[in-house]
Amino acid sequence: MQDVANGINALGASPIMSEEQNEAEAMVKMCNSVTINLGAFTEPQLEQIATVCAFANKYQKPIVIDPVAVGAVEYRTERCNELLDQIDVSVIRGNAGEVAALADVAWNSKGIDAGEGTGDLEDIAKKLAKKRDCVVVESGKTDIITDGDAVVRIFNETDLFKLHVGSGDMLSSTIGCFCGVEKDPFEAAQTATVIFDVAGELVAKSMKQPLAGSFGPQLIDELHLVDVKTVEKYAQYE
Ligand SMILES: Nc1ncnc2c1ncn2[C@@H]1O[C@H](COP(=O)(O)OP(=O)(O)OP(=O)(O)O)[C@@H](O)[C@H]1O
Ligand SMILES: Cc1ncsc1CCO
Ligand SMILES: [Mg+2]
Repeated sequence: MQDVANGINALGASPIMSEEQNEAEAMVKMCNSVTINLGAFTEPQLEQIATVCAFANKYQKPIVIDPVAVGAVEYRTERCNELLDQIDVSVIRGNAGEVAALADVAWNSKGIDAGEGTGDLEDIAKKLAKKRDCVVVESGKTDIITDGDAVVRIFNETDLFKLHVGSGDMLSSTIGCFCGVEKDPFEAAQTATVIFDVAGELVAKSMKQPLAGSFGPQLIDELHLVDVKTVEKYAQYE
């Protein structure tokens, strides 16, 4: 949660975390976008999450969902699908295992990690985007972004992302920030993802020794420093 708040704050956005149902309407009215992270929730929190999402739909604030570990635990898949049945989301951002689970595709997921499967990653992402009528960002070595028809692939990467727990959560919240300033969630998701991936790649390239512990803080520093010129110079996508 700290990395998520610091990462998007460093980028120039303004995070606020909320867990109280009674402030849901005021929070949603105040914000530009809502990111729901399903990393660790209890049943009462699910109620609060549903309330926040209902207000977000009412006040037309975009919602980004991070369906943490839904592929690994059936309970999570069920709760996440129940939530998605009730609301309109702009973007779902998950790894291959999470996206496959929500797209009803068999996959061998492992905890918060992507796990392994044999399906075509782009087809699976498109299937979920069509099912939920939203943009899907399926992260991995190559990040796949789709609205169900068009597909954009972002190639900037570093293995250090995998060693830093919370990289995915930071990416989801970054997408949330860009959805708050760009009406088209497909555009917003692409911009956020390429900035995040370039920032991580630049950190990895600048490190004398690629170490997990120092990657996180340096990623936040790079999100602070990174600018449009740098992203344009290093971005690799099609
Ligand atoms: N195999 C990989 N090689 C390089 N970069 C990767 C790889 N897998 C993911 N990434 C990058 O890591 C970032 C987070 O994506 P990831 O798929 O790891 O999310 P996640 O599984 O939800 O992570 P978290 O552990 O934070 O929940 C993305 O920017 C993505 O490009
Ligand atoms: C480790 C972990 N557990 C719930 S959320 C989270 C961070 C990765 O999403
Ligand atoms: Mg994750």
